[in-house]
Amino acid sequence: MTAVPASTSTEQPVVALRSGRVSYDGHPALIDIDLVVRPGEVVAVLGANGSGKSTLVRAIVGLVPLETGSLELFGTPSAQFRDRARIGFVPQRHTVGGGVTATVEEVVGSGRLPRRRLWRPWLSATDRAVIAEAIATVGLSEKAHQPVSTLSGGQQRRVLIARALASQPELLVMDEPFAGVDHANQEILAATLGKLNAEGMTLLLVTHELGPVTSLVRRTVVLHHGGLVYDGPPTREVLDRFGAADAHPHSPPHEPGPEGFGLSR
Ligand SMILES: Nc1ncnc2c1ncn2[C@@H]1O[C@H](COP(=O)(O)OP(=O)(O)OP(=O)(O)O)[C@@H](O)[C@H]1O
Repeated sequence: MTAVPASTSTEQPVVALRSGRVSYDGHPALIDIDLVVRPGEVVAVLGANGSGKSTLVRAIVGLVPLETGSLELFGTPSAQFRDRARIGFVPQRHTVGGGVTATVEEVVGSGRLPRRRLWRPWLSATDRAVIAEAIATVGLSEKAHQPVSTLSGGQQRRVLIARALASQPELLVMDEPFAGVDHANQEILAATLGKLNAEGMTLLLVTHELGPVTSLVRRTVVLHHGGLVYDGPPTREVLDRFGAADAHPHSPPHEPGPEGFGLSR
């Protein structure tokens, strides 16, 4: 399998991770990872259970520290990067949580905080318009005033995506956006992501099943035991080995070897 350069664009990368390493309690979870994501790309991070996918995106959004290596976000070293609103993150979680009594509008509104002025506690007309648009984008306008706890799991995932959209991010990072989401909601989510990407948003998603977004994903990154073993287009082989629903988050570890996957730099 031949890996190809992801992009020939000369624009500033959205993410530039160089020789990234992350360990938990001395055990490496990411080893020597190089990943450059350019504006407008749709990149899917694939790999077996425990291969380091979540750790990679969590390191990129600043939730776990790099042990060694460097990370730049929009051309700025991550330690100096302050404009967090430019990055939206949907964590690996199926729902908002059973105990949440807040309405859809309130949960989505909390995603607006990075863009709001600290001295103004109330929502501006712009804030309200952006929140309403984020809710509309995920197709939940009719449920805006309902408690999130009354929504289905798939609808709650859409609320979390709308919350991420409320900060008007340029990069949307999603960890398993389709896990636990029924087929109909997967289709809605995929259409939403396609629309956002068409408007210029860069998408980085961890997934066990490319299914609904296969046509959208033009670049796949495969992790194996914490190493990056493939970076290139979603070929039939990649899809068969790493992008199928059988490698489900809750299934026993699927351990395909990295044979045949050329490391792309
Ligand atoms: N908070 C943590 N503390 C200790 N070890 C961790 C922690 N998070 C992840 N790990 C370990 O790091 C390795 C990579 O985990 P990670 O969750 O990044 O993989 P993954 O590919 O996202 O897995 P999955 O597909 O099961 O979600 C695994 O061995 C995991 O057990």
